[in-house]
Amino acid sequence: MSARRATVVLVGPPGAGKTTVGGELARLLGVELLDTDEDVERREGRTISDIFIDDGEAHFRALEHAAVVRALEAHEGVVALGGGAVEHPETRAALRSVPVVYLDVSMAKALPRVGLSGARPLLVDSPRARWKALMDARRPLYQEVAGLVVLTDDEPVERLATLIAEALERGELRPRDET
Ligand SMILES: Nc1ncnc2c1ncn2[C@@H]1O[C@H](COP(=O)(O)OP(=O)(O)OP(=O)(O)O)[C@@H](O)[C@H]1O
Ligand SMILES: O=C(O)C1=C[C@@H](O)[C@@H](O)[C@H](O)C1
Ligand SMILES: [Mg+2]
Repeated sequence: MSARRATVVLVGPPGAGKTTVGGELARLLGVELLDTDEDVERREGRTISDIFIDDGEAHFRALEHAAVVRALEAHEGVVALGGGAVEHPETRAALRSVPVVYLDVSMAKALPRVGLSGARPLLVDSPRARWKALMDARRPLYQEVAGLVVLTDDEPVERLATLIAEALERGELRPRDET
């Protein structure tokens, strides 16, 4: 049985542009974008912020992992992950079978992009200190799962999407399992 597989998966911290670049990349490739944050919210019928408040981060991570597995198995298109999805070891293992791009961003660019809205509950208090702590823990995880790292600080969304589409077309972006 040949399983359906995501075309490419975008990982990286909040504000890197996973959702925005993912949308443009999907348009270029003529496929759909599936954003696991949106999938979790739609299925739960409540915001991520409310899930964190009502049930805690661990519960959100379990819902997020299930959303990633569903997306990798059934969505033949672009998949944008939530910023912390790579913290789940089984998510990192599942990412071995698909091409993964790490969209990176500096704190100076990311915090103005995300603002301080409740949509990113982990950054609401002391955003600079929280950002640094999250990135110290996650940078190696993003690097572990990705076949390509793209810094998004100074490039427009359209250029970033084109760069990733071209890497895919040239066959430069292979699943880790196949390299
Ligand atoms: N390359 C870019 N240049 C300028 N602004 C950008 C760029 N990429 C994204 N943005 C802007 O930054 C904001 C955050 O982008 P986006 O929601 O795509 O990030 P994300 O990586 O999906 O974050 P999260 O992990 O919180 O879901 C949006 O307002 C978007 O328009
Ligand atoms: O960085 C994180 O841990 C998060 C990022 C967002 O995409 C959401 O998944 C949620 O706010 C948690
Ligand atoms: Mg997003």
